[in-house]
Amino acid sequence: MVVTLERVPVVAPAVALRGASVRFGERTLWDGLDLDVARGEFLAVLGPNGSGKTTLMRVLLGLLPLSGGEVRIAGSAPRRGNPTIGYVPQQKALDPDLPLRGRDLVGLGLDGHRLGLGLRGRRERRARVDAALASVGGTAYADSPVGRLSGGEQQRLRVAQALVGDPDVLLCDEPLLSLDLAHQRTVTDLIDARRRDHDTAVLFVTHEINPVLPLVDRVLYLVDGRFRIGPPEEVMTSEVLSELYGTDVDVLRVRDRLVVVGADGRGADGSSGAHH
Ligand SMILES: Nc1ncnc2c1ncn2[C@@H]1O[C@H](COP(=O)(O)OP(=O)(O)OP(=O)(O)O)[C@@H](O)[C@H]1O
Repeated sequence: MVVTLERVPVVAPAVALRGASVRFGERTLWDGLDLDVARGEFLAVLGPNGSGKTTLMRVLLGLLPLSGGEVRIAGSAPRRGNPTIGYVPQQKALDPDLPLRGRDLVGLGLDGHRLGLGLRGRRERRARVDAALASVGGTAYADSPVGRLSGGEQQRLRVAQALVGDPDVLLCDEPLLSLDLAHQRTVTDLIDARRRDHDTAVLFVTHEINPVLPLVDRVLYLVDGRFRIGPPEEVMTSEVLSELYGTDVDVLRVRDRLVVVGADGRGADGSSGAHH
């Protein structure tokens, strides 16, 4: 009998960190971070203010070198302007007089892509921007000045900008901040659809796990240089968070929401005693 071994393709993780550390002077933000994020995985990055969540995004975007260890993203070392990485920053109001239309903002996400400047390149560019605008329901304001749009509309355009380049990895830094519930839902649905349809890995920094809880595969929870990685049901427990914070923390499940109480008066969201 001839036994043929099925060939299983070896897929490199979307993000791989090995013994990663970041230090600023005497202060170690995190150290010994080992993490593989698989294609299509949704990783929520949680922790109080100053625990290094944004710093992790900066490392992955190639804006800050590690102090120690190794990092790979989408198969290579991080570098600025990597077109296979999409980035959705925090919601910030844009200057009302910014001379950019919706489609210009989205088109910035194609900078770094080699589409060429000829007619074909320009056509493809336009088609991609139109498709990205349509995917976020932004066609109606494609030609409006971005500064005049509502916060929710602006944030949808930022999501379109992050998706227009067909990213392998999507880095999101508190993209829901100051959005109302309906717009939060739109943004999370878009991001979830992207990772399901295209196997895009998502690293999602948030103070508030509940809006994304149904999507989260694993959590990276950072507190004062300590961290835990695992599925929400393993990490979001009174025992684990009390250990991380070094104080009594209660994690309550209220219907389908998690409420974190305690954490030295700052709560798991770093700002209050409770986490809704
Ligand atoms: N270039 C730098 N030099 C010195 N310290 C820095 C530098 N960048 C960040 N830090 C410090 O590192 C810490 C972590 O910052 P970071 O923005 O990553 O935290 P965060 O977890 O995203 O916080 P927040 O929830 O408030 O956004 C902060 O105390 C910050 O002041």
